Amino acid sequence: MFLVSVLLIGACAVINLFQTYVIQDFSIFDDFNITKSQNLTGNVTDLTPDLIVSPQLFPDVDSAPTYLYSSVLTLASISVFLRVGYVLKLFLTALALITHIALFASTEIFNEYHKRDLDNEFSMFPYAAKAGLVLVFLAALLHILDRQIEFTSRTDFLWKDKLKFEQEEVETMRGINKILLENILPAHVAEHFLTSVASEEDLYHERYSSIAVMFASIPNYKEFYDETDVNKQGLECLRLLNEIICDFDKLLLKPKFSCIEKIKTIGSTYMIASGLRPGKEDQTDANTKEEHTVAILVEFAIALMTILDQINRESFQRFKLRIGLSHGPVIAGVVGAQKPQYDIWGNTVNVASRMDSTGVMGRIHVTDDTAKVLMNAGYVCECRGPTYVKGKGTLTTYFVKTPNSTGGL
Ligand SMILES: Nc1ncnc2c1ncn2[C@@H]1O[C@H](COP(=O)(O)OP(=O)(O)OP(=O)(O)O)[C@@H](O)[C@H]1O
Repeated sequence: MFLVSVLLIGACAVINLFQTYVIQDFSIFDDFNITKSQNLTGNVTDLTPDLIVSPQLFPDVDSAPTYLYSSVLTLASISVFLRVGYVLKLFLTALALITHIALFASTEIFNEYHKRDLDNEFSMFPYAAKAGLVLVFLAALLHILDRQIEFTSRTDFLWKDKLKFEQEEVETMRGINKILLENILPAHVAEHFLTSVASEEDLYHERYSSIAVMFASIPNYKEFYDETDVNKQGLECLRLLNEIICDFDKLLLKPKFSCIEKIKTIGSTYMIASGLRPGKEDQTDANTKEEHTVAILVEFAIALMTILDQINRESFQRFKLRIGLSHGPVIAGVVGAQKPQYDIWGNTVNVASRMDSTGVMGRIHVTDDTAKVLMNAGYVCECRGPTYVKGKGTLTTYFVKTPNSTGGL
């Protein structure tokens, strides 16, 4: 735009200068006692024979309006194409206006044109004055338009700037919402709620043919919990439980435990599941997947025990984990409109919970099906024998041998 404007202004200036230059050259006719009026009419018959001047060099009086047109073009190109502040534009317009009007006033061609145009009703005004007036009006009009366009452009810019700022704010809020939602829901479920408009009636659910569920409780936490003045009505006990749970949560951040999903804490019981990844069930061989799903929970359980031992050493406590593990089909879903909760249901969950409640402190208690999978994966399982499980009858259950197994059937 700037280049176009400069080119146009330059072209107009060249036209004007060229014409002026030719006119100025007519001063040579003075030396030959020839009046300019004679020359300007293009009459060359009175020239002395030794002066040969090409008739084309004489500007035609009829070309006087082209001065005005090129001046109009100059002002228009300053106004339309130059993308600068209105003050600078005004300055350039004024400069162009003064230059052009001065040019009109100083060149004879306008007088000649005026003389030829005497029968016109506005002929009492010299043509240069009329042209100047037209240019002044045009400059004023263009200036008003410039101000309007600049005002619109500035408002537009401010709106765009505000919109950009608001869009960035929306993106930031979206990011925060995502982080918050991912803290209460698994990442893939959070993604579902962030990307789709789900109504309250739509129940979000997933079916899995084989996932592993683990309940890890601290049975002796109940004995530790006490509401006395010494521990600020139970606050200190809660603080320690929070520390334990937070340390457990940190374990989940390890890449090797990325397939494990924390479901919730129920009192001092930590409930997790592995294999809750929709669409990824068929990717590997079913048996290998099942072994990995169960084995990773055993790995996690061993890590939890190690962490709790560490906390015991630091806080002079004797907490022990009692772990129940089972695997099989479950149904997962999100329930509730306010504070929605992702949870899993099914016989597998009930059995895992029972394995915990009927288990032994410091040991991982599993069903015979789960024990078989673990033994295939290379773990050693000790048969506990027949165990009565409420609602299920008598089941043969196993303890998984771990580096820190304390025995005790
Ligand atoms: N999604 C879940 N979250 C937490 N605990 C669960 C979940 N599903 C089942 N349980 C627990 O599993 C255990 C076994 O459930 P089940 O339905 O077999 O028995 P129940 O009759 O409800 O048992 P109880 O009356 O002893 O609680 C229950 O203690 C229940 O609290």
